[in-house]
Amino acid sequence: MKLGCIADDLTGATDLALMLAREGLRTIQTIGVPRADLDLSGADAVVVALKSRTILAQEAIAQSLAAAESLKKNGAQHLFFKYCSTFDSTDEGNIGPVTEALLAFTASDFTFACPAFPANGRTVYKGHLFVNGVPLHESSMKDHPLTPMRDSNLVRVLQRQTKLSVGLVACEDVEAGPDAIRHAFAREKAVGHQIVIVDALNDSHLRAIGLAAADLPLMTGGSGVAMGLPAAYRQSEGREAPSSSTGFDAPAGRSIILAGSCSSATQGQVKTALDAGIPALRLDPRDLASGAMTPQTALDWLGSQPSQGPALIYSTANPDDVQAAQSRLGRMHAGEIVENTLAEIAKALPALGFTRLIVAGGETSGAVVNALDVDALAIGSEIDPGVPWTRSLAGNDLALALKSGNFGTPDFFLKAWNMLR
Ligand SMILES: Nc1ncnc2c1ncn2[C@@H]1O[C@H](COP(=O)(O)OP(=O)(O)O)[C@@H](O)[C@H]1O
Ligand SMILES: O=C(O)[C@@H](O)C(=O)COP(=O)(O)O
Repeated sequence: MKLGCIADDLTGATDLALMLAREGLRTIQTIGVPRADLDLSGADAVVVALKSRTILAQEAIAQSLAAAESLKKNGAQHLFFKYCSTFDSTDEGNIGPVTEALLAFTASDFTFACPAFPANGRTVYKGHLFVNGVPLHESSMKDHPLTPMRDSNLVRVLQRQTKLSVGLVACEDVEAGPDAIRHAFAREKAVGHQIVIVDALNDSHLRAIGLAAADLPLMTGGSGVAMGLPAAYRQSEGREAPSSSTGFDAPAGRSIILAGSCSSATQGQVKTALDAGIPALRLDPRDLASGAMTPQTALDWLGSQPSQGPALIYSTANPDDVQAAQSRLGRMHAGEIVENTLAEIAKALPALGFTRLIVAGGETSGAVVNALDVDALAIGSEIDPGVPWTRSLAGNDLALALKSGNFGTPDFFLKAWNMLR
C-alpha cells in the first residue's frame, strides 16, 4: 500500500477516497480502524474514516494513532491526515493535536497543511482560506453548529491549536512549481517551522504540491491536495489512470435521504427536494428532547409513504433555528440528539427494504453508517465534486452517498438516483 489515510469524518473520507480513485489509485475506505480480517492487500490506498473532528483532542489522537498503526501494519508507506476543506476545528483542535501526534508517529519533523479544493470553491491565498471567494470567517461556516469558523488566517488558526511552529508557503512559490515548493519547504524548515500552510488557487497548484510532497512521511489537508499524489505514485510504477464511469450498480430496494447537515448547500438541497414534492419529515431537536418525536414516530411515518421514489427525513435548519435549539439544549447535546435519532432510524432501514441511501453531513454520516453495520466501502461514480456513490463491501448490501454538508448542486437529492443501475 502506497498511501494510508486517516480522515476525521466520514464524508471527508469518501471525498478523499473519490479523489484518489479518480486519479488512479485502487482505493478502499474503511469505517473506523480496519478489522484485522479485512483483506487490504489489493489496495494502493486505504482511507480510514474516523469520527474525530469534534471529540476531545486526546481521544482524537488515540483514534488517529490506532488508525496509523493499523495502516502501517498493512504496509502504508506514507500517511495522509484528511480534514475539512473549510478547516473545521476549534482552538482546542483537532487538526493541530492530531498532526503533532502523527508527526511523532512517523518520526518526522515537517509537514504541510493545505485544505484548498478549488473545484468546490475553497482556495488559500497568503494563508487565508476563501469559500467561493468569501473569507472563511464571513462565509456560512461562521454559523456551523459544531465548529463555527471565525478566523480566515490559517496560520493563526493552526498556531492556536499546536505548540509546533506554523509557517507559510505562499502562492509565488507554489506557482513556480514542484522544485520551488520543495525549496520553500526546506527554507521554512530551516527557520524552525514544523508545519507550513500552503497556498493553492487552482488544480495545477494542487498537482504541483502533490508532486513536491509525495515523499513526505506525513501529509495533511483536504482532498484537493491529494490530487497530485496518485500521479506521483503511479509514475514510479508506470501505471495509467483508469477511465471514469458514469453509472453505478446498486442493490435493488427503496431509497431514502437522511439530512442532519445545517450547512447552506444542504439547506438549498432540502428546499429543492421539498419544492419537488419529495415526501418529507422534519426533526426538531427540541421535539426529540421532549419525546414529542421519537425514532419510532419517524419510522411509522416512513411506513405510510409510497414505496416508489425517495423519502426525506431532515433536521436541517437555518442558523436562527439552530441557535434556538442550542440555547435550550446546549450545542453538543442538540447535535447528539439529532445524530442518535437518525442512527436509530437508520438501524431499522435494511429490514424495511431501504438499500439506497443519501446521507447529508459528516457527523451525521458517521452516526448513520456506524448504526448500519458497514465496515468498508468500494468507491463508485462521482455525483458532484467530492461526493461519490459507494457500495458496502460486507454486511448489509447498501448503496450509500455520503454528502459533505456544503457539497453538491441544489438538485443533488433529485439527480443522484439517476446514476444508479
Ligand atoms: N436543527 C438542528 N439544531 C441543532 N443542531 C443540529 C440540527 N440539525 C442537525 N444538527 C447537528 O449539527 C451537526 C451537523 O454536522 P454535520 O452532520 O457534520 O453536517 P455538516 O457536514 O454540514 O458539517 C450534527 O451534529 C447534527 O446532529
Ligand atoms: O473537505 C471537505 O470539505 C469535506 O470532505 C469534508 O470534510 C466535509 O465535512 P462536512 O461538511 O462535515 O460533511
